[in-house]
Amino acid sequence: MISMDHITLLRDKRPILDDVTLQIASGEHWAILGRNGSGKTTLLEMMTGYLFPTQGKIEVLGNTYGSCDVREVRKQIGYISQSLLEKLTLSDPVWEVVATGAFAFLRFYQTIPDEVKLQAMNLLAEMNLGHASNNPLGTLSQGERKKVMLARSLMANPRILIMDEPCAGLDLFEREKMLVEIDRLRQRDVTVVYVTHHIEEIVPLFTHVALIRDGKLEAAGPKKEVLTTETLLNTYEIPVDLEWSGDRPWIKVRSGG
Ligand SMILES: Nc1ncnc2c1ncn2[C@@H]1O[C@H](COP(=O)(O)OP(=O)(O)OP(=O)(O)O)[C@@H](O)[C@H]1O
Repeated sequence: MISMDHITLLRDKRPILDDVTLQIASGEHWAILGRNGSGKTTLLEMMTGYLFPTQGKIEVLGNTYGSCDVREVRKQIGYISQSLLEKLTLSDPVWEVVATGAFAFLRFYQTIPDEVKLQAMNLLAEMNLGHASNNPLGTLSQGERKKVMLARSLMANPRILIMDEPCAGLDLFEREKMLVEIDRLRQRDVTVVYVTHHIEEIVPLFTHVALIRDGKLEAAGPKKEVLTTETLLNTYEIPVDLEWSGDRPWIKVRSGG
């Protein structure tokens, strides 16, 4: 699905990504973790073709970036980020915000086909937001808005869904509700790539983890092989204990750490 082969990105001669090789296969779901500024968002922007590497080759869904129409590839990729949320119009009805996800634009300036409206309403109902579908987006809680973004991204039936910290800023209740929806993505034929700062957000859906440190991959592979006290110490420079519960990893910072 996604192949990154010896990717380096230099900015002002500084490597932001440094010789990163990552293969994401169909049926895998990846969580990407690393400290602030380690290069996670940059990696996502390379996957979506918004940034090109200084060196290396990126192939997404069989297309090699640099010799394909990136806009065509992007139609098969859903991308959820805080900056997208900020571009949505708070006065638009929720169902309409979701419906625009079927097309490559942010607002409708023409009549919305009935079947598109129905698909949006169904997705909202699935996420327990049916009651809010006619309300303006701005009346929803932060957690509900994130769910709306998720529903919106699913309208185009993407083959790859990329999420940049979708649970940032949510309280425990709203985060767990959002994680239920993320975990339910297993019912769809979509490959998920998910950036987070919180290890416990690696819900059972996720099969693989990549840890990134200063633009380099510290470790990448099946989650239980990659998430160890040693790799986490190397990535975060904080000694932690790791425990699996409910097929989710939980960490405790060691006292004195
Ligand atoms: N437009 C830019 N110009 C110069 N440097 C940039 C630019 N965008 C990002 N960087 C730098 O690239 C590095 C990686 O940034 P990136 O946003 O990918 O990190 P991140 O791991 O997503 O961080 P965070 O967890 O804080 O969101 C940082 O040092 C950042 O300052």
